[in-house]
Amino acid sequence: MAAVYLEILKEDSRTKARLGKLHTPHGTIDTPVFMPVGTQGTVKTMTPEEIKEIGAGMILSNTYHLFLRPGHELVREAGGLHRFMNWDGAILTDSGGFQVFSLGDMRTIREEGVEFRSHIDGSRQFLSPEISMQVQMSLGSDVVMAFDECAPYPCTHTYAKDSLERTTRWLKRCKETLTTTDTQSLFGIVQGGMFEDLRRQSAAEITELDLPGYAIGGLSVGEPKDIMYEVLDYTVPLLPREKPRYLMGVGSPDALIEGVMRGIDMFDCVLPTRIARNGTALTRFGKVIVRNAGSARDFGPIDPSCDCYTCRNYSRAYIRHLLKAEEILGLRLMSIHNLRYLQILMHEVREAIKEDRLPEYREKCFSDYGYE
Ligand SMILES: CCNc1nc2cc3[nH]c(NC)nc3cc2c(=O)[nH]1
Ligand SMILES: [Zn+2]
Repeated sequence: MAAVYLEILKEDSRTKARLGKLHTPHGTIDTPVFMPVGTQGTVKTMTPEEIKEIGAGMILSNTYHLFLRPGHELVREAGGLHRFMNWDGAILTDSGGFQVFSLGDMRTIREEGVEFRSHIDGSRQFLSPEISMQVQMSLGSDVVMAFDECAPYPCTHTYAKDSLERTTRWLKRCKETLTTTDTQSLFGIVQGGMFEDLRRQSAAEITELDLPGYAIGGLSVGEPKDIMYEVLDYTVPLLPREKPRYLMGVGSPDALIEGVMRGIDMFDCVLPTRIARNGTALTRFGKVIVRNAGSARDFGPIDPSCDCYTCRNYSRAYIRHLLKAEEILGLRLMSIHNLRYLQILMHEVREAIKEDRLPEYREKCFSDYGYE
C-alpha cells in the first residue's frame, strides 16, 4: 500500500463528491480537506498548536522558499521540516515550479529545468525535476509534488501542448529520481491549459505512471470561475477513481464547494490567511471587512456562529483597533478565525455528503453567503 492513499467512505449519489480519509505517514485526514498554506515553514502568525486547534491535520509548504531560505540542507540537518517547525501533522510540499513563475525574476525555461533569480537577493538559481525531488526528500514531506510547468492563462494551444509534454517528461525524471519508497508519495500534475484535447492527453500521460495521487494544475490562474469548473468537469473523470485528486490554489468558499461537487478531495489556498492579514474575515454570511469603520463600535464577535478562539473572546471593535494600530495580535486573531471558518465549511461539506444533501447545502451556503 502506498505511503499516501485515499480510503473512499462514500460517493455522493447526485454529484461527483466523495467522502474519504487520506492516510499519510503523519496521520489520517478527513477528505474533502482544505490545507492551510505554510509557505516558509509556518502558517503565518500561527503556532502548530493553534493550527491543530482550528482543526487542520495537513498543511502545505513551499519548496521554492525553503530552498532559497534557509536551504533544504539545513532543514535536513535539523531532522526534516516536521521537526524543524515542530509540526507532527501531515505536510505536502509543492515543487517550486509555480513559485518560480509567480515570484522569481528573469526565469528561463529549458528542457533541463528553470533558471531564475531569487526574489530574496537576486542571485542566479536553478531548479530542475531532480533538484526539486532532492529538496522535497530533504524536507521529508508526506506528499511530494511533481516539478511541472503551470501554463500561463491565456496561452496558445501550441504553447499548452509543448508545455504539458515537457511536464510529462519532467514527471518521469521526478519518478526516476525518487527512491522507491518516496515514489509512494509522489503526486503527478495534469496540465493542458483550457483545452479539452490537451487535458485528455496530459491526463493519459500522467496517469500512466500509476502514482499515489494526482493534482490538476494550470487552474486558478486568472481564468473565469466557470471556465475552471468546465475544465474540471471533463478532466476529473479522466483520473483514477480510487486516487486522491488535488486542486491547487483553490480557494474561496464557493470554489471549494464547486470543486468538491466535481470530485476534488484536496485543496490549498493562501487567500484565507492573506485576506485575514489585510483585515477581511470570512463568515457564512459573506466577507466582513473588520478593519472598516463599520466595525468600530461593533462589540459582537466576527461571526456569532463561529466556535473559534477569536470569536469566543474578542469583538470586531477590538480586532479592528488592533489592525488599525498594526498590532500583531490583530493578524493572529484574524488568521485563526479565517482558517477555522474554512475547516468548519469543509466539515459541513463532509456531513452533507454523508447525509446525501450536498446540493441542498450548496444552495443554502450560496444564498447565506450572497453568491448568485
Ligand atoms: C506543485 C507545484 N506546481 C503547481 N502549483 C500550482 C499552484 C497554483 N496555485 C494556483 N492558484 C493560486 N494555481 C496553481 C497552479 C499550479 C500548477 O499548475 N502547478
Ligand atoms: Zn471565528
